[in-house]
Amino acid sequence: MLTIENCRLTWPDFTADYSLTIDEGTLCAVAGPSGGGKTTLLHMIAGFETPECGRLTYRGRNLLPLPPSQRPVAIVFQDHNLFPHLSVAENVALGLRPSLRLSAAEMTAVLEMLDAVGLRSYDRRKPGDMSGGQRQRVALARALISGRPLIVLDEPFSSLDPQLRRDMIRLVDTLRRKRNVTVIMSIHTPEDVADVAEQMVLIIDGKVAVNGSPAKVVSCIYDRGSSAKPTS
Ligand SMILES: Nc1ncnc2c1ncn2[C@@H]1O[C@H](COP(=O)(O)OP(=O)(O)OP(=O)(O)O)[C@@H](O)[C@H]1O
Repeated sequence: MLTIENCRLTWPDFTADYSLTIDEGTLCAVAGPSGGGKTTLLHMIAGFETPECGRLTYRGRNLLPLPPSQRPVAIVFQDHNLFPHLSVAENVALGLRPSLRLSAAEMTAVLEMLDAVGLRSYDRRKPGDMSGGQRQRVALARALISGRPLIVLDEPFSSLDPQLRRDMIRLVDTLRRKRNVTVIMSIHTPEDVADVAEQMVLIIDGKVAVNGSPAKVVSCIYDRGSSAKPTS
């Protein structure tokens, strides 16, 4: 279980104070209006933001002293952060071995991972020669191959058209079940994940305003009106 207790971050114009628990193996969607604090929450879990106070634990272990590289977390950033000079296979391999000195078994694992995201025949391409959806799949493959039990996705698919976005969410759902990982994913369109997420949280003004089933959170969003609606 991931436990976040009163983790507070303060900037001149924004204060966040997060409390939340996420069960092992869950797909937890993080929704909320723009500027509400979704990315800040995900960056804090991954170790790119440090709260001034509070507790952040995974399986009972305190994550706060750990740098991102030592946390049990792999993150896919909004811009997917691929290296343009490396091939697709090398970009994925970075998630397994940052030195890129791969054994034969590791190279096979990279190709199998590319197969799982539907990009086996793209292994030698450069990210610049691929579509936005394909690049997102490369970034997803790199996160999954790391073997880390928590996968954090920061609005990974918001630039894709609605059908492709839903296809990608289904792919995430299939792969997280196969690999038994916990996924925490911020989203702009809560309806997209309503049938695959076990948990949804609505973040407003740096706080968890609603936490529960997607049906509960989606209905709260509509009850609250525009103040809770995600904006693109
Ligand atoms: N490093 C920082 N320094 C100062 N303010 C920051 C910093 N990072 C985030 N903020 C502020 O924190 C607030 C929350 O930002 P955040 O990116 O977490 O929101 P979000 O819900 O992810 O928004 P969006 O949906 O638009 O991506 C914003 O007001 C933002 O300006």
